[in-house]
Amino acid sequence: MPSTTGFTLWLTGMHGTGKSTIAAYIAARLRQVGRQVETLDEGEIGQDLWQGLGDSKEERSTIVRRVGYVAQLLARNNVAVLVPCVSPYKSVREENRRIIGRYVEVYVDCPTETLIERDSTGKYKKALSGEIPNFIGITEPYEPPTSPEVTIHSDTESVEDGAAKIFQALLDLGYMTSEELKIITGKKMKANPQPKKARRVEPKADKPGKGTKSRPATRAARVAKPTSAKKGAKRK
Ligand SMILES: Nc1ncnc2c1ncn2[C@@H]1O[C@H](COP(=O)(O)OS(=O)(=O)O)[C@@H](OP(=O)(O)O)[C@H]1O
Ligand SMILES: Nc1ncnc2c1ncn2[C@@H]1O[C@H](COP(=O)(O)OP(=O)(O)O)[C@@H](O)[C@H]1O
Repeated sequence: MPSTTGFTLWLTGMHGTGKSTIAAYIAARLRQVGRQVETLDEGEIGQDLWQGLGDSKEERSTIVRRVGYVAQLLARNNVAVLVPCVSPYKSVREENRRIIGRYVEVYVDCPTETLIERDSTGKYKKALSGEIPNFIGITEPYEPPTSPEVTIHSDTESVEDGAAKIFQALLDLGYMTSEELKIITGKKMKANPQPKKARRVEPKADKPGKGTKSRPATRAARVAKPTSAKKGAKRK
């Protein structure tokens, strides 16, 4: 038996890609099998954890480190921690991976054009008009992960498809059991032998293994052009 049953499922991707939606879907199913679950949603915890911090690269990095710190505390106490957080910088995500240990990175990808069309919060419209300056993916780059445990293309995959990939990864990594997943999915799922990312979740094993290929930056890494943009605004 592992000494902890906690883990951190870190969902990174641009605003509106579906991180919170997928996290809510997973959280409900984890609770169904008696797991203790906490969701650290960037949009909800900001008032408490980083009020007053702005949108510079340094400040954003501080925010992601703080969320990582809380995730680590919870995960080591057997909590399944879900973190839907834009977390645009690769180096800070990798720092968190090392610190947190039982860490699963989910890259939620979606073409910027689709995000602009979806724009369920109106933030892209504001970013493109320059009303929100320093917007990740519009005026500031988003750095996609090169070797996430899971990649979800939310423009072509449903929430259920994305969740199925996540559950398979949790099984492969030994963070969930096939009994739990039978209850959740109604199917007998098998762990893939020698999961290719298993080494990467241990604190000392963050270097890419032999044969690990870097993926080129995807569409999400591109930065769209706003009509005008001001620098240096504070996050809401
Ligand atoms: N400048 C900038 N660039 C990119 N993304 C940004 C920016 N400001 C806010 N956001 C994202 O919008 C989501 C909610 O932000 P807020 O903290 O302002 O919350 S709220 O609007 O008051 O609910 C949250 O994203 P999601 O977690 O993806 O929903 C924030 O990361
Ligand atoms: N395949 C999908 N996965 C997740 N969300 C999707 C998908 N297709 C459409 N959506 C929609 O996109 C929006 C994503 O919003 P949200 O989950 O808050 O994104 P984020 O947390 O990444 O900012 C929601 O309105 C959701 O219903």
